[in-house]
Amino acid sequence: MIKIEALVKYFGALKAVDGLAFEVNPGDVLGFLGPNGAGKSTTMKMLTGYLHPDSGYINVAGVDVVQEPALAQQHIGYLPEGAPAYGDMTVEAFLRFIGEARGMSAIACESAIKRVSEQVELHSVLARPIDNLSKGFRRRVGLAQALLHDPQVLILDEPTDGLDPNQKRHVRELIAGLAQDKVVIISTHILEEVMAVCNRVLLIAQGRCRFEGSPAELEALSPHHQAVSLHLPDRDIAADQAQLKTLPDVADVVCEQAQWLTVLPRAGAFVYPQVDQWLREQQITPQSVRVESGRLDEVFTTLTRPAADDVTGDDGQNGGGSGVGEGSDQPDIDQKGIDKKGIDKKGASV
Ligand SMILES: Nc1ncnc2c1ncn2[C@@H]1O[C@H](COP(=O)(O)OP(=O)(O)OP(=O)(O)O)[C@@H](O)[C@H]1O
Repeated sequence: MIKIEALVKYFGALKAVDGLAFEVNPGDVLGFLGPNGAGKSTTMKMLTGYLHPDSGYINVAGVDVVQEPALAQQHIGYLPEGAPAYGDMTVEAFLRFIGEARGMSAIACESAIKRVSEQVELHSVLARPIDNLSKGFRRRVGLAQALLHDPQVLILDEPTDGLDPNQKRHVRELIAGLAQDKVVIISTHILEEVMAVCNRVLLIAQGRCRFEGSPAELEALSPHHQAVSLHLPDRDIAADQAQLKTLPDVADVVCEQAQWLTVLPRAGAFVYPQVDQWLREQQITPQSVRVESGRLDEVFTTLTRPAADDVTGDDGQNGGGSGVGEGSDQPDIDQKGIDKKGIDKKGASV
């Protein structure tokens, strides 16, 4: 449905998008992730035909976007960041205006407004000015305009940014429903969003792909994937830490808060049985035991850290230098190793 090959975009000397290639197929909800300045919006603008690439190929629903942007746009619904709309118009007038601007006949427009009002539950506010609506409803109006021409591809830029937890949940439920018969791309830097609604992740930094795979595979790159945390009040934590470090599949044992130990497994290992056996042998009953699925924020930081050989001349917002392994008590990770695994092995554990 969407195919991008060797996509490149320069702004002056800055290579904002650097050889991106990916495909999105029906049924996919792709989370397009990256730090500020990574090149997400630039890629979305090229994908939607609003920005010309310097080189590369983009095909949406069988249409070459560079050659025929207007035709490609008929297959694409786009919710820009912040969901801009004309606030003094009523919802219905705004949707009619958008329909007419897209060349729909009056009859087609009325039936499309009826359809999208049902899809995103806008009935109750159709006659109200957009400025008077809550943020959640305004976001739904944005979704409705993106859906008006019933596109096969839906591109959503930060769709739940600024919404309260209830509104977020509702918009995510709507997106999950829409994804049943559309390809959806969500551009975001909200990690929980990716876990909540996406079945695939493309993580970029400095215009390049740093990871492609499922959210679970991304999580599995975390040193905390399958880590076991134990709450051991009234114990000699330093002594327990030293003993736990000797278990065969343990990479490290860290004390992240008082009387808690976190046992980090070696790459790919499931360390819980060994920890459980050690607890039995020592006749220790911990007050609490947790097994973690992984910490996306630490993976995000590590994968988006600029590589040593990167001199891109960007605005300095691409990734950061702080995070895992930098003076923290977490195990250090070889940057090139995690990048290579992230890209080449699509989710192999670090
Ligand atoms: N029109 C432009 N002229 C010059 N530089 C630009 C232009 N648009 C984007 N850039 C630069 O290109 C790089 C990528 O920007 P882009 O907006 O695509 O990043 P992003 O991942 O969408 O970031 P954010 O999450 O902050 O929206 C940044 O360094 C940005 O400053």
